Amino acid sequence: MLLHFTKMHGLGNDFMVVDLVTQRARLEEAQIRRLADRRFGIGFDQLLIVEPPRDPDMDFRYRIFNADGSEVENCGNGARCFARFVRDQRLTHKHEIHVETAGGPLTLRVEDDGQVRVDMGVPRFAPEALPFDAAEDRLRHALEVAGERLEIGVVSLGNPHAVLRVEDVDTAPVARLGPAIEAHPRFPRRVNAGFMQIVSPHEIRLRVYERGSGETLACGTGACAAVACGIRQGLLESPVTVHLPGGDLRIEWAGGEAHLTMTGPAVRVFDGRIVLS
Ligand SMILES: N[C@H](CCC[C@H](N)C(=O)O)C(=O)O
Repeated sequence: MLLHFTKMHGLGNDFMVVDLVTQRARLEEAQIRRLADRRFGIGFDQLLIVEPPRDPDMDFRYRIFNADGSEVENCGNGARCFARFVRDQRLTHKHEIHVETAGGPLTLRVEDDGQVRVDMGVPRFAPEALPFDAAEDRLRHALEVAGERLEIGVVSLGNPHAVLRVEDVDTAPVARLGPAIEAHPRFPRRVNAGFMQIVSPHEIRLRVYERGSGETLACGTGACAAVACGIRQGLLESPVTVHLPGGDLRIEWAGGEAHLTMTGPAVRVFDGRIVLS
């Protein structure tokens, strides 16, 4: 069958976006992995699916699959592209779009300047929210990884994140420690690993080794996770500019039970069609 899709990115974190409101398709895990391949397929970090909502109060259901085919709870850069896509495709004319995800509800707002602002909900630090195997909620947890004892922050934005503070992201051992943290047995559903360099109370540099996709040029939920951990540890103050290899995001969070928001770009690259075997 023929499937129409749109290739998009948020700061170089790239997506295949598929409208399953006006199309019908069933994508199996093996097909997703093949489509994600940058030589044998289309190539993407995540596949984003637009579906009709299950909850009548929501506008859409937003499903996310990593390049390894795993379905996950949230994708921040993807949420901004989702908002641009559903408006460009005239699936909605709203400026404020309510979507349901496996990680909870998101509110997406397309700003007049073309940036998209996402209400990411409340960051959850309790280990069971990730899940993470720990006796109690702490500001920092000790984690034995690859023969080293790391001090990490843990937080859920619907999806799980471990945040490690480093002196310099350019020399951070992302390729070595990223996979070891991602697959650490204390994270039963694996984890995204963020490497955060603090530039000032309102500015960080960040690299993220993403669960199911490897290091990406940007990670929206990873930026939210790093800022939430930094603010909670008293190292950062809202708003925070996050410098990722692919560009900058603005994160705002007043702490506690306040909702955290992320603002950044969403870019449409090309439309395509593919014959699914
Ligand atoms: N790899 C993530 C999903 C995509 C997150 C990232 N692309 C973002 O922008 O938040 C996970 O397995 O939870």
